[in-house]
Amino acid sequence: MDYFNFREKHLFAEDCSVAELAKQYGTPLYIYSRATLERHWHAFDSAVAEHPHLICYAVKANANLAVLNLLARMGSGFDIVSGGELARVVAAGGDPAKVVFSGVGKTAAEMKMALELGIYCFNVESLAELEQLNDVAAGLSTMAPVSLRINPDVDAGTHPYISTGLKENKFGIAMNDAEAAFTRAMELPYLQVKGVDCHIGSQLTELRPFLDAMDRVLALIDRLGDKGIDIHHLDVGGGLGVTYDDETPPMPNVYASALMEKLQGRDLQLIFEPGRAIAANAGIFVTQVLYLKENAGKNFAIVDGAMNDLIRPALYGAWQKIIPVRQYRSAPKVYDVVGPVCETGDFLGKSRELSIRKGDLLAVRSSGAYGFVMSSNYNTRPRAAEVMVDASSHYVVREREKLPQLWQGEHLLP
Ligand SMILES: Cc1ncc(COP(=O)(O)O)c(C=O)c1O
Ligand SMILES: N[C@@H](CCCC[NH3+])C(=O)O
Repeated sequence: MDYFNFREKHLFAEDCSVAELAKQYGTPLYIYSRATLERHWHAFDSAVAEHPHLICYAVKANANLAVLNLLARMGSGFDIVSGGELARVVAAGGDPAKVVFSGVGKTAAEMKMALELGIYCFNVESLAELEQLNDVAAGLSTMAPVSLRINPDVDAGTHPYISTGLKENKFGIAMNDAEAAFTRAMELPYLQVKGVDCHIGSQLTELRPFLDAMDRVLALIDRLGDKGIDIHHLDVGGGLGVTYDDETPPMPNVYASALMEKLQGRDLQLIFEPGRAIAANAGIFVTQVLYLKENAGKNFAIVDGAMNDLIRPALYGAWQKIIPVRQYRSAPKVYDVVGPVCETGDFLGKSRELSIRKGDLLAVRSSGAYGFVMSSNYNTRPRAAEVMVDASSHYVVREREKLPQLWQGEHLLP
C-alpha cells in the first residue's frame, strides 16, 4: 500500500494534493506521510510481538523532531550515534531508557551525558572505547550497560560506502578478538555486560547476509556462555533495504520472522535498529522545474532542488524515482535532472524520461531517509522546509531556513 498516489493525474500525499502543499509551503520541499511511518514501524513491532524486543529507530535516517515524537508515542526506542541525536530524542519526548548508543567515536562528554540520562545500552566498538567508558562511569560512580559491536566479516552485498560488516571496515570489534574483548569488559568494574551487537551495512536487499551474520553471532554467544558470560540481548542493527527502483527486499515481517526462527529456544531479547526501512518510502522531495535547456543534444531539466538538499544521487550515484506531480500525455523526452549548485556532480537523476514543462513540479520518491538529514547550506542555499501530512491535514515540522540564519554566529574582524 502506498500513501503517495495519483488521483485524476495529480499526485497526493495521503489526502493532500502535493501541488497544493508546494503552493502553500514553496519548493524545494520535503513531505512525509504519518500513516506510512506508523505502518512501517508497526511492521517490525508486530512481527516480533510474541518475543521480548525493542525497536530502536535509527535517528540518523530522519531526525526531525516530529518524526521522532510520532515514533516515541508508539513506544519506539532509538538508536543514536551522537550526543546531538540523544538531545533530539529527549526534545522529542523519547525515553532515554530505550536508547542504544552506536558509533565508533563517542566522546567522554557524550558518554557522560548518556549515562546521566540513563540510556539502555552502549554499543561499544573497540577496546579503547571500553576503557574510556569504564573511566567515565567510574567518575559518576555508576555502572555503564554495554553491548559489544562485533564485526562478523560478512559481505552485505551493498554499496561499498554503506557496507560496514567486512573486517576491513572501521566498524565493530573483529570476531577473532571478540572473546578477549568480552573478557576484558567483564573485568572492568564499572561496566555491566548486557549484549552483543552487529550491524553489517545499509540497503541490504537479501536475507542471506543477515542470516549469516546471525549464525556467527549466535555461535559467539554460545562460546561466551561456555565461559560463564551470559548475554541478555542481541542487537541485530538496521540495514534492511527498501525499493527505490526494482529491488525486492524482504518485508520487515519476513526479515524479522527469519531472524526469530534462529532464536528458537533462546532467552535473548531482540533489538532492531531500522532507519531506512521505516523512513525512506515515507517521504518525497518536491522540486520545481526552473528551466529546460539543451546542450549538445542533451536535455537538462534544471530544478530548484539540488545536491545540497538531497545528496544521495551525487554521493553514491543512488537512483531514486522522479515523477511529475501532474501527469501529462504529451510526448516525453529524456532529461538529466540537475540543480543550481555549481558542481557537475549536482544531479538528482540522469537520463529520465519525463513529460514536463517549465514551472512543473517533480517529486523525488523514497526521500524520507538520508534526505533532509544529509542536507547542507553549500552555495549558501537555505535548507528546505519539511511538512508532515496526516490524512487531509498537514503541518510544517521544520520551517524553511531564512538567509540570516545561514550566517548566524559568523563575525567580522574588528
Ligand atoms: C549502527 C547502525 N544502526 C542502524 C543503522 C540504520 O541503518 P538503516 O537505515 O540501513 O536501517 C545504521 C546505518 O547504517 C547504523 O550504522
Ligand atoms: N547515508 C546512506 C546510509 C548510511 C547509513 C549509515 N549507517 C544512504 O543514504 O544510503
